Amino acid sequence: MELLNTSNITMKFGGLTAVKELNLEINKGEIVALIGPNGAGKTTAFNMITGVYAPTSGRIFLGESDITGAKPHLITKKGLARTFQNIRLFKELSVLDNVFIANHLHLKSNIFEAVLHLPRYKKEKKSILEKSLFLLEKLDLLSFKEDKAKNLPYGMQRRLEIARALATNPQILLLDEPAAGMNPRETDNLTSFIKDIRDEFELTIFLIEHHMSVVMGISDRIYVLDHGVTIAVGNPYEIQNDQRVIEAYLGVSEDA
Ligand SMILES: Nc1ncnc2c1ncn2[C@@H]1O[C@H](COP(=O)(O)OP(=O)(O)OP(=O)(O)O)[C@@H](O)[C@H]1O
Repeated sequence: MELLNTSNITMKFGGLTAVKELNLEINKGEIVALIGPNGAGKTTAFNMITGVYAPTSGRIFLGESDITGAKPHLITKKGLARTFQNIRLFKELSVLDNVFIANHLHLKSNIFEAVLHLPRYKKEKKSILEKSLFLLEKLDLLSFKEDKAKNLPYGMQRRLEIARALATNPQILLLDEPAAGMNPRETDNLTSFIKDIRDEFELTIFLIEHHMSVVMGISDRIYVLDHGVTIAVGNPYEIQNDQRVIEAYLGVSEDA
């Protein structure tokens, strides 16, 4: 079943076409990667899908919903969550509070009920606390729950970002360079970790990644962008053997 679909999405910044007529089809349960050399348009594609930018043209569908140009928080509410290339945690807050706060989207109580500690808020607070602890346990972060986020090792901070994203109950999770800044051992663990959370939380995963070992190790399918244009789509074997992809990465012109 198709979960995310983009139809000819294009993003222009003045005279520069950062992404040109991108057509993605991502099915429920798949792990799909978006790769390409620096400046190829990968982050711009994520920013269109997550509502940071409204595409210059084209449509974006999440399931049956047309989410083109919708505000980021509404897109999150519809079941799409993301992490960022540069970690965005509340660094001075505890690991637990970071996940707890990420649940606010689903709170039914209003601010007055929260301030006055009225029964509905108390009940919701308890269930959110339980859910936050459950997520920390699943992501092997429970023993760090009282630590400040900034004191976690880098790889754990990335996990915490994912825990925060999972707190919004996504159907699809977009990961922007999850291996960035990780040491080789953390990178090795990441491949199995991403597969595990896909299975455990019945997720669909769409990721941007430069580490080819991660990309080739987990992707069902790969889209390759170069200068905003989709130059290849296929499974890891097909992509590794695609002449246009090899040339894009080596910087060799087609008629060379
Ligand atoms: N807000 C913006 N305004 C103007 N140009 C932009 C903007 N955002 C991105 N660009 C340009 O669009 C092109 C694609 O950038 P983008 O960041 O999407 O590439 P990328 O594939 O994510 O690169 P990297 O791998 O280096 O993160 C680049 O030429 C970039 O300079």
